[in-house]
Amino acid sequence: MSTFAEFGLESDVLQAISEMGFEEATPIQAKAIPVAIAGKDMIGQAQTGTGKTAAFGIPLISKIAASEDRIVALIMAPTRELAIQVSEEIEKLGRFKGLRSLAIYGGQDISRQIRSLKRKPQIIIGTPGRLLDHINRKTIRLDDVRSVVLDEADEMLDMGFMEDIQSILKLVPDERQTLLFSATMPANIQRLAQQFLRDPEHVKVESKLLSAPSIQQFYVEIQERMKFDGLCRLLDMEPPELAIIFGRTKRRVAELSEALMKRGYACDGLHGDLSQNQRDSVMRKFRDGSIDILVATDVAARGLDVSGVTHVINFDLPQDPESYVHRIGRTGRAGKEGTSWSFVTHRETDHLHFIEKVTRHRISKKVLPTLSEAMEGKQKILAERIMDTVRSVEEVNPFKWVAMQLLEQYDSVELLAAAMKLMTGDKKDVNIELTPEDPIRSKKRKFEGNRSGSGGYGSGGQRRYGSSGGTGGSGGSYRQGGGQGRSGSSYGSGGGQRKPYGGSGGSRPSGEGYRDSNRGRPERRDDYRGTRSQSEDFVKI
Ligand SMILES: Nc1ncnc2c1ncn2[C@@H]1O[C@H](COP(=O)(O)OP(=O)(O)OP(=O)(O)O)[C@@H](O)[C@H]1O
Ligand SMILES: [Mg+2]
Repeated sequence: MSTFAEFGLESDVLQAISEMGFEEATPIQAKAIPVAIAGKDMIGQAQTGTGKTAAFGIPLISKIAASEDRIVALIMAPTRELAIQVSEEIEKLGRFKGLRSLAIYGGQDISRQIRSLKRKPQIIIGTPGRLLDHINRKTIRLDDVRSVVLDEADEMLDMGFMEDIQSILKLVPDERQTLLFSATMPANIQRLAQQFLRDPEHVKVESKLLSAPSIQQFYVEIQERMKFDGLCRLLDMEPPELAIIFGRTKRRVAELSEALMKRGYACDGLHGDLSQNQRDSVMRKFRDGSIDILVATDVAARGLDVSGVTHVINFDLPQDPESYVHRIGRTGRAGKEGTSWSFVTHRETDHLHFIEKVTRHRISKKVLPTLSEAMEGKQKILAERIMDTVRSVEEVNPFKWVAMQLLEQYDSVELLAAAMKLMTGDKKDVNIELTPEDPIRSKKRKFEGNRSGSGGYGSGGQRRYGSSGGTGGSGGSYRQGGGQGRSGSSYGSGGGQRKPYGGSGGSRPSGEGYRDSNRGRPERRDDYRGTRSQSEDFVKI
């Protein structure tokens, strides 16, 4: 394991890293930082949650002088939430150097962004569609850009951003460094690499597994119409600290989050039909813990890093194995443990096995808890909560007087049971009906994502990391100091606070990229502009 001082970084950057609570470099950071500092183009691949952002962020920051008053670095990301998050991490890394960075994404008032551009940021982090808008309006010039990063490069390619990226990169001088990062690198990423990278180094943290090994993966076979009740049982039996539930379409996500709210769960939905204000507000609530369940389309599948996510539930299976890897990768991050559950209808079992094959990970079959097991589980947790509260005398004292009065009139067991019933917030009697989704059709295809020696990304002679137990699940973890999240179990960066969510307002401007009005369609992202790959038999928007 390397310390950051070994990379010869300047003290301002080292101080920022240390304030973020990072003590040792993660394996991808240890490999990628020296290559990037040396100025080489690079394709960087490592499992979800292993610190790829800092792996490109640290060298990027190191190369920029605070006196610079032009845009010299450009980072592109496929979704708005990710652009915001990456810009927050870059901001933290560059804080002591006094660097200025700015997130540019669809859905936010463009004139506000234009005003912020007047502060002369050196680093722009943006979604391709909105970046192009600014370029066309001449509010962003890329003539001085020396470093370009494509985060989640395969997703941007897959979703038809190729043309946008081409147009953008044509405006960046050839004398630049280009870095491309993702946890998955399907073979077609070659196309992107050949066009935009010069003699790139493939930096890869070797692992047999595509998904992070710190995630326990389960599936249950379930009928479509039983999914909702099954979900409630699961949530009751195994209450997550924070959970992300993925649904296939915007309509599905809207219906499901509403249904869960009606049943008394603290949740909200995130999908591309919401205004940016709504999306910001949902993310803020999830990050600060005011809701503990986020129901989302694949718009939340890539890159999002929320401390304390213990569970990912695929209410609907994703279309691609890559999506599966990224979705479940929202948990089990930074060496933490996580659990994923996937609901699979009978007709989708083939597709599940295809996902297993590609990701080279067996997904264990489980049966859902019965109603009474779920109830028992829930009651056990209630009892624990009550016992915890009893111990904090000061909190309980104000209620004692009324408690004594009630006890004079009623039986103590009945009173306690009634109080517990109220605590559950249960509204089991609310009738819920979701519009059924069609089963996923397996579209078998050749996949060359993580295969050593195939597709050009194998790094034959490299030392193998994480193939037996992994990204630091047990024992081998890189450390992050200081952090204390919720219930003592989450890692925290930045001195243990959950990341504040820098939200922003504004209505959707005309240049906004996404054009999906069909709420029943699958959603991958919503900064959509480019042409959708015609070979897909499945419409992704
Ligand atoms: N050296 C480190 N030590 C401890 N924690 C770290 C270190 N580097 C990054 N982290 C933390 O690990 C978490 C995951 O990092 P990051 O989001 O960059 O992962 P990623 O590899 O980009 O994942 P994904 O593939 O999902 O995008 C973040 O909370 C980050 O703050
Ligand atoms: Mg990332």
